[in-house]
Amino acid sequence: MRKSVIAGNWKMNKSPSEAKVLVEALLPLAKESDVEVIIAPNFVSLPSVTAQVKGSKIKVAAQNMCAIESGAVTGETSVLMLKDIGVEAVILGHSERRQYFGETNEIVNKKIALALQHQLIPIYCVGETLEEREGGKFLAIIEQQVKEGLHNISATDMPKVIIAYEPVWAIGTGKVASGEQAEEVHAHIRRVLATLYSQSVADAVTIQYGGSVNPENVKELMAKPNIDGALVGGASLKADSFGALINYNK
Ligand SMILES: O=C[C@H](O)COP(=O)(O)O
Repeated sequence: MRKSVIAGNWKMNKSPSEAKVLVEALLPLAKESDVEVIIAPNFVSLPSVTAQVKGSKIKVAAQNMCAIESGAVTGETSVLMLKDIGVEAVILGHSERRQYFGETNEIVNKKIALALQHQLIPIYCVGETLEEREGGKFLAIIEQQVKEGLHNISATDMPKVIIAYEPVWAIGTGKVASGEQAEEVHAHIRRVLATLYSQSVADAVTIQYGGSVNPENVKELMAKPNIDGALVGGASLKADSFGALINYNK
């Protein structure tokens, strides 16, 4: 049985002192939750947040990492540094990284492999733009992102990967995909995984939905058979809304 995972991507929000206040409020709410809870603060807050959540059920993710372990790469952060401070997961291939920093499926594939090599959970983001959806080719685009991003990832490692389907047109826009729209893509991703690996590997992979998820729409999404969690942006920045999300089933 695959696990349900709800993750909060704080993006470039919350200073370390603001992060401390938010985590303080989240700790008791996460204790009541029966899904896996991940928060992804900005890099400068990672050391203090990992220390603050130690021993709790909250896991900490980074929002990116370098495709190589170490070296002369100004401004980048190594998987070894993330591991050293207790980070357990990393968001990779987010559409904002693809759009503003030119990340490609090939680069993200290297990062996913490196994360797995160091026992960091990769949260691999895929999703189509509005133009791609309206052009009707969105399933093919997502299939390509899945195949190229997961190139050479073994069947043994694959169940450790979380895939996040985030339609770009739904991110930060308030336009959530309907349960049916999201389920269609999630089922397709699982079919692609079954073809690449096997049905049992495909069945073991957690696939999150992301894009304007909030406490009002989470139940409809989570009720779908292939939706196993959420990657939440805006609604993860407040304790009451993220607390409601991680306890959506209460
Ligand atoms: O990583 C999270 C997503 O980009 C979703 O952001 P949002 O919930 O603000 O739409």
